[in-house]
Amino acid sequence: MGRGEAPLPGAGLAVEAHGLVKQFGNRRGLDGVDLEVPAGAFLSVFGPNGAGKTTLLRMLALLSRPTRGSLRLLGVDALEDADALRSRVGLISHTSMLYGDLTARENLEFFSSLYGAPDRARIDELLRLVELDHRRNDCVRTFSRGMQQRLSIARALINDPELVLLDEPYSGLDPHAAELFDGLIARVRVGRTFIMVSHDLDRGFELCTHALILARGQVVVFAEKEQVDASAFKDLYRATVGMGVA
Ligand SMILES: Nc1ncnc2c1ncn2[C@@H]1O[C@H](COP(=O)(O)OP(=O)(O)OP(=O)(O)O)[C@@H](O)[C@H]1O
Repeated sequence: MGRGEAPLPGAGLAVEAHGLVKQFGNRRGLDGVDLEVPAGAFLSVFGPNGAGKTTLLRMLALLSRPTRGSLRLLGVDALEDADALRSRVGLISHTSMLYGDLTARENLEFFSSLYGAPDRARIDELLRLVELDHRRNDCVRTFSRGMQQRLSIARALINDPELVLLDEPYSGLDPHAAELFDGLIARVRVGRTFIMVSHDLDRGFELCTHALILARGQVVVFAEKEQVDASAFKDLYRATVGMGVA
């Protein structure tokens, strides 16, 4: 279920961040991040533990505000107009954000109701898309990790977001579940901008159109994949992670 082949809304930049700083007491989560992500891109975000990846993703998901800096998402000022943007952004966190005691269908109905009356046709379509139609009436706590991740995708797509954020979506998936998830992402990324935090360098690099390495809250490198040499990029990543900068 892509968004079709029409030009992306507000084609141009999906993310325009300048000088983003996030201060936590005397610690800096982000320390002056500049980033321009074109609409329709797939950005993979890499970096060692504590680099600021989740801090950045939470900011893009409108869950946290920068201490300093400016942020425009989908052409809208995210600091002035966060409410106008919320329905246009979806987050898939590494915690599933699903209710274990509700069925797959009830979970999607609940999240759909946050945006108005539950859209039953869309829920059915999403359950088929993530290949959980046959488990629609089972409680989510009986699902495997891979099934929960697929349902998380359906949850995040319920409001047809233009910008989709994924925080280590592959963690805990076995190779088969990860492959199913690859196929699902390939189907749903069309016509949307994806930003994925990943510790899986090979998979993250394979999927992306743009790649970012963060360390100590700063951009080490941000580049279009076509413009970088893959092995030089991977060496830089390993050197960054190996620095023990967290
Ligand atoms: N709520 C918070 N309060 C205090 N410090 C925080 C908070 N959230 C993040 N930090 C700090 O900000 C820095 C960046 O953390 P963040 O979680 O963004 O890193 P990360 O790159 O996502 O790491 P990981 O790969 O371990 O998930 C770390 O030094 C962390 O301790």
